[in-house]
Order: sequence, then C-alpha cells, then structure tokens
Amino acid sequence: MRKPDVKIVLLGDMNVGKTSLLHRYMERRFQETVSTVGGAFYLKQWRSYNISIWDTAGREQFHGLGSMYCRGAAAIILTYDVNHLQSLTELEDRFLSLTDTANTDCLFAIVGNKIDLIDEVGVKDGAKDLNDPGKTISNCDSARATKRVCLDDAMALYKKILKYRMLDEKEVPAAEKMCFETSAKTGYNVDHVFETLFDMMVPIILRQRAEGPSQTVDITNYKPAKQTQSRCCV
Ligand SMILES: Nc1nc2c(ncn2[C@@H]2O[C@H](COP(=O)(O)OP(=O)(O)OP(=O)(O)O)[C@@H](O)[C@H]2O)c(=O)[nH]1
Ligand SMILES: [Mg+2]
Repeated sequence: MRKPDVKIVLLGDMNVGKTSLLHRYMERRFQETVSTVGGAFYLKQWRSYNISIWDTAGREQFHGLGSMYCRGAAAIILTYDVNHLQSLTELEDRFLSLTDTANTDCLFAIVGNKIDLIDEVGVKDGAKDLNDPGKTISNCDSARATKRVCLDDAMALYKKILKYRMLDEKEVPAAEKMCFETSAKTGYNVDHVFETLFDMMVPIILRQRAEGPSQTVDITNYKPAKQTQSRCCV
C-alpha cells in the first residue's frame, strides 16, 4: 500500500452526518451509524493519487483530538446540519481553531448536510411574498421561512475563515464554489463535494511531488518495538 499523497479531514458537530457522508461516498449507501469515537480513516484512490480521508468525532469529549487529526491536512470539510443553525455557529466557535495545524494552503469546503429533511411545503424559491406580492422570494428568504440555515450564511462563514487564516480572497477558490448542500441519505451532491476537492488538490500533490519526499512517515514497513502493555488514549 502506498502512503497517502494528501489528507482531507471532516470536522463538525456531533450528529451532522460526517460519517454518513463518508459512507455514502465510499460505500455508495446510507446506513445507520453510531456516534464516532475518536476518529476513523479511509483511503481513496483518485486517478493515480492516494487520498486519506479522516472522519472525526463531533462529541465534545473528543474535541482535543481535532487539531491532531488536522495536522498536515490539505483540505478540511466543515460540516453542519442545514436544519440546525447552531451547528453552523459551532463551526466558527469550536472547530475553526482546530484547523491551525493544517497546511497553510489548506482548502476549506463548508457542507450543509440533511437537505432532504427540509420541509417541502415551505416557501419555494421564486414564489411571491404574501406580505408583499410585488416581491419575489429569494433563495435565502425561502430558507429562512423554512427555518433552515441559508447557504449565504455558510458563504459568510467561508469569508470569515479566509480572514482567520489571513488568505487573500483572490488567491483561493470563491465561496460560491466551496459551499455545498448535501444529503447523505439520498446521495444528493455528495460525489460533487469530494470530487471537487480532489480535483483542486491535484496541483498541491504535483507540487509536493516536485518538492521531494513528503514529511509524512511511511508506516507500511514499520515494526513496533516489543511492548508488554498497551493503553488506549481515548
Ligand atoms: N435525513 C438524513 N439523516 C441523516 C443524513 N446524514 C446523516 N443522517 C442521520 O443523522 C444521524 C447522525 O449521523 P452521523 O453520520 O453518525 O453523524 P456524525 O456527524 O458522524 O456524528 P458524530 O460521529 O457523533 O460526530 C444518523 O442517525 C444518520 O442516519 C442525511 O443526509 N439525511
Ligand atoms: Mg461520526
């Protein structure tokens, strides 16, 4: 097994659907999950590249592990639940600082999951506002009317992330390209999220290869020293 070329990490509050998104992408199905303990690792072969994808636990008790998982990440998927504004707020308040250990040119995607749960009898895009028939209801008004998180709020967070990371808006992908709404249940947009990131990471991989051997430790031939006792840290 070759060592991974790059690393992607999924971060976000518990229950937003990180594990389900990964199952949907890797195993092509939606299945019941149990809340993640610590983290889990998947390897995806994309064209001739090996991409490691790390699923993390959203539960508060595992919070300390987040920055360890983000170390050396080339891309981070910040995940929230479109039906819970708090899960978007948490990304800024609790998860953003964990990304300090990621690569300086780390890509960020913001993913609003569980779009299938949106109330379909709510106000539809392009409908007339009943209080003001002259006004057509926009995407965001319609989102607010159905009490879900609006994609504009995710895009505002993306811009805050760029400021936090001191990145120039002109040198990174635009918010419109990096904010997604998905459903792990139906599969809606899930491939698009991962494959958009994979495509964007190709130049990073090629640059790393041109710069020489990576700093990643290859553990394929690693033989652990004799140990009499093992302990779990989580
Ligand atoms: N309707 C619907 N339910 C979803 C979707 N994604 C996940 N779920 C459900 O939401 C619950 C939590 O999903 P998980 O994937 O375990 O969430 P998580 O973010 O990995 O949670 P932690 O591991 O605790 O951090 C499960 O009951 C899933 O079946 C989705 O797109 N739509
Ligand atoms: Mg999980």
